[in-house]
Amino acid sequence: MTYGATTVLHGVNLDVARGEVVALLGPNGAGKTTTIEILEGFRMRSAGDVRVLGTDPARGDETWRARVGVVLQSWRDHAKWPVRAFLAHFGSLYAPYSTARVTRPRDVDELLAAVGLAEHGGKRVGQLSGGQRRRLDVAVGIVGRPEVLFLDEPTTGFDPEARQEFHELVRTLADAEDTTILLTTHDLDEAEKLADRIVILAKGRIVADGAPEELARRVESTAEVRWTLDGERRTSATGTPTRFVRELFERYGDAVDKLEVRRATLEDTYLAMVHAAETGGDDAGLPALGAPAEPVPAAEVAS
Ligand SMILES: Nc1ncnc2c1ncn2[C@@H]1O[C@H](COP(=O)(O)OP(=O)(O)OP(=O)(O)O)[C@@H](O)[C@H]1O
Repeated sequence: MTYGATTVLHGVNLDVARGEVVALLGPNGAGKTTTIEILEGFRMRSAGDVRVLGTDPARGDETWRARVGVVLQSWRDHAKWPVRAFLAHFGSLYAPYSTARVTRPRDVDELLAAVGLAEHGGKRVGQLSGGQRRRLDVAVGIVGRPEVLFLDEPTTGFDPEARQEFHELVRTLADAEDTTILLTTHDLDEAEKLADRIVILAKGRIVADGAPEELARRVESTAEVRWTLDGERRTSATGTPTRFVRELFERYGDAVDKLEVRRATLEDTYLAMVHAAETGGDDAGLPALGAPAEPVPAAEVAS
């Protein structure tokens, strides 16, 4: 994908199965919104082949659009509308696309309850707080009972409770209604909790694509061991910290002091992958996804 002479997406190749929840992660400017807008049919790509529900989004008709839900990053104001009336009106646009299998739109009161706005249906949109408006955005995205849902940074401005409720809603949509969900987020914990699969974009390329457990395995493969030996501070990175520490004690016994083992977090791994992509390195020395961790020989302990 190019904007003028600047290429912002390169060879992004992604297949998402029905009912899958995919989190798209990446630093500011990585290309997440551009990717999601191309898939939504809101932005025309400069090259490449794209299909959503079997249709090229650039040519999607009204029937296709009724099957797709969108929660954009920026708020579009409808300040004077009462919340319930606004959702009812918006939902009514989906009624002609109701089928025997998928009833459209959703019942407005059930929807308000699902997004935690049950007590705010009578307020005007302009009277909602920032987080409540974001909940309304989510309600607008799902009022037509979409088969595919795109959410661009949906939880921005959510308090912890709203975040938790949103996570439950997303899992219900995916597990009970088989909704396919692609969301962008900057919250690694959120991605780990919610997604069946995490895709990391950096500089317009996919630098990692796997289940959270696969990423976690990669995280587990590096740990930092710190200790002092004869008062001297030592540090070593190891793929097998338990074995490393056992060998350390076998070799030096009580001379080992102030021992600390720090496992890398998902954030460490994410930052390492993004840094490697941005500086042109291959992978910041991290083992490949799913690769067994390399044991560290005892000889290295002393070095
Ligand atoms: N309309 C536009 N015209 C020109 N360049 C654009 C346009 N929209 C985005 N870009 C550029 O494309 C790149 C990718 O932007 P995009 O908004 O897709 O990133 P993002 O990953 O969603 O970032 P963020 O996390 O900040 O939302 C950036 O370098 C951005 O400056």
